Amino acid sequence: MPEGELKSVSVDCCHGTEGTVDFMHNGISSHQTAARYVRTPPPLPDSLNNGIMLSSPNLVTPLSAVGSGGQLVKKVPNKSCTLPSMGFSSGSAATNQKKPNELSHLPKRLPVDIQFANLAYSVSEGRRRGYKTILKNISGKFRSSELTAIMGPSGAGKSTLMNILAGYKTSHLNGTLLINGKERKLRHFRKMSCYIMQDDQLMPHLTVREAMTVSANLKLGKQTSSNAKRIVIEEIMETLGLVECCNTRTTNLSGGQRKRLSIALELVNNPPVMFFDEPTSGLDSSSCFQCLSLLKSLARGGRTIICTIHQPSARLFEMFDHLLTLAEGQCIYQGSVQGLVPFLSSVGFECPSYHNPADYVMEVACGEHGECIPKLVMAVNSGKCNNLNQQQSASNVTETCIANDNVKDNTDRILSNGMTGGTVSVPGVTCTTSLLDSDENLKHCKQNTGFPTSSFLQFYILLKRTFLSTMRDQTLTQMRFFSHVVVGLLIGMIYFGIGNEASKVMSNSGCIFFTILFLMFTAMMPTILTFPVEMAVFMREHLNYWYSLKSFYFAKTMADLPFQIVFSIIYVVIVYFMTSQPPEVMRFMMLLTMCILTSVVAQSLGLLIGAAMSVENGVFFGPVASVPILLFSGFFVNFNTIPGYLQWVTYVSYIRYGFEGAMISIYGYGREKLSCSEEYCHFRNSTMFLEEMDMARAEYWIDAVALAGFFLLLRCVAYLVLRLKLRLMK
Ligand SMILES: Nc1ncnc2c1ncn2[C@@H]1O[C@H](COP(=O)(O)OP(=O)(O)OP(=O)(O)O)[C@@H](O)[C@H]1O
Repeated sequence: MPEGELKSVSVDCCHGTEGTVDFMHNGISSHQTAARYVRTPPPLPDSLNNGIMLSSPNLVTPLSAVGSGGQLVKKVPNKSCTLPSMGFSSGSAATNQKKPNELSHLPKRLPVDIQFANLAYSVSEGRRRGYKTILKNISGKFRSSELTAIMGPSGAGKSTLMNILAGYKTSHLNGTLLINGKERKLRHFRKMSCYIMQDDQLMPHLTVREAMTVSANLKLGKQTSSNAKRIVIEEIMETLGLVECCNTRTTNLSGGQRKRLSIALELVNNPPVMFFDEPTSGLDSSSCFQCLSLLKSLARGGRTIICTIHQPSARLFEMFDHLLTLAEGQCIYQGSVQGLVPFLSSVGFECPSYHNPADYVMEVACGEHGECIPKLVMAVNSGKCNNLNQQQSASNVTETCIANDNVKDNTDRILSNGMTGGTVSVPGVTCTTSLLDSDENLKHCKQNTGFPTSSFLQFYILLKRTFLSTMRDQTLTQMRFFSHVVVGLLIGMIYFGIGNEASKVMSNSGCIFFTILFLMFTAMMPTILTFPVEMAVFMREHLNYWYSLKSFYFAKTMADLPFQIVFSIIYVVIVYFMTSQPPEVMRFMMLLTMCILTSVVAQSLGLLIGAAMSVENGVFFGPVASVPILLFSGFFVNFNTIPGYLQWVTYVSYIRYGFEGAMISIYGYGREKLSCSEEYCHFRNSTMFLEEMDMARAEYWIDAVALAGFFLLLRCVAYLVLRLKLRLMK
């Protein structure tokens, strides 16, 4: 945007003393009063450019009138007016009639209220210790169109409560959880909610637009045309200020941009409930403000926005509509932000003037003002904060009722019209983006609990994404490619022309063993290093109901195969011809097959290690676990030399099968006598050499089947580990 452009529009629709401007909401003009244009400095790269910053008139202290980047922002009441959701008012004064950016093309959804009563949660600490209670009798209600904060000291149970509400923790849970007054149906609820984690897990090698496209393809399904998906993507990117970086890879995004992209990816199907785990962590104060502004705008769009937050500044604290404060797993306050100070005061804790109420309540919760938690819990349980909140909101009752009536009228109208597409104006609380999901709601909540797309489509989309991502991954692909070429040439030079020389069969077997060893490590180690990142992305997307584990896993398996095959071919071609192995197509193909099988087995082992443990543990465990596998491969020590009680280990050494199969490929199947450049060559007959290596009776096909079996087994175990991980999260 050009410097000095008129950008922000502040609206006061309740104190209609100023000019008038019409905002187009979904094609229907909604009359707003009091437009004011504010000259702003050029936006920061991260600027959300929210045209309108909103705040409650009932806040403890007024919301700062200075928005992010210095633009003036005028307060408007919380609920009584229709607001352009996250609209950037772009253009100059002359274009002030321009329709602000809105999320008008998203699927339609009904607002969702979450009510919970007497939630108690405990975790098992082993048989001896029994159960540890983490949450005790937490009750409350999180409403649509409100930005709710769950606050409390570290270990108070914030994340646990949010995980329970989001449906990620379900075992050892007592209490009632209602969604719009009805019992929560977990699968259905998970489909209409999303959880945005603290560490924004993104596919590092995809651009913003590519990531958005994958999200739209997976979350909107086939019933939405590609054109409609494109419009949704453009609209969200524009609204969230991601257009500038749409071709930037996610690994290069700033913290604020990553957070916005995480939100954008989930917004594609317009979930009415959004959970955020510490959305401001790791952001500077300006980005924190922008981030919360965005969340507030999302809430004003009719969504239920719930986030955990540690210790917000006064400026951020005031942006929340609703607050639930926890201490030691108990609720010590619940209600509006502006009700906090009066509540604390009523229990005998006076928040000093000019003191951030958020800081003060944290001090109280941490016990810095004496043993107070039982007192506060009692006050909450006796309904004290409810009473105070009711008194405080009494003045707003009339306008809230009007707003709610509007929502109801509008919802009824949409339902009775059977409106399935186009634009919808929802005056009042729900604003522009609280749209109805045509599939779920218009057909009176048909309980479609599956994923938005078929398993095959999920597989196809993920296959393409994994393939693209692997292609761009320097560790996984580019470095591996060069290492195969360089090491292939090096080995070719070291063992140059020895393949048909009887006096050098031991050296040649070393060359074959090194080939297997090299392909094993280059397949296993990059997977150990990179899979945990992919897995974190998978966890986020799977838990947000994008696709199934099966589709992800099949796609991962299939996308990896071409790379393993190509790298093995590159290396084997170089080494085979430089070292003058027998010029027979069959032997070449047999050796190549062994090399490919060994590398896919090693990669599967890497996948299992990556799935089961962290990168740090994996890079230690992978090579260490490979030592016995190599030791019992038949190269260092013959089978008959190994003590009987240890011989079984050779059967679980997959390298043994790879090495044996490779040796048979070169020296088996009645190879003609080798040439001898010395006076006497003991191993001119290659069968003698195989006998010396205890491989004369080995069968190539058994080695190939054994490796294929290892591949399937390791892939299945890795799959089960992933399943177990998902289950343990509950
Ligand atoms: N699986 C578990 N086993 C034992 N204790 C647990 C388990 N999960 C959580 N806890 C305990 O429950 C308490 C609440 O944890 P939770 O992560 O919800 O806290 P929090 O308020 O989100 O903390 P923070 O702000 O530091 O993230 C902590 O004392 C934690 O140690």
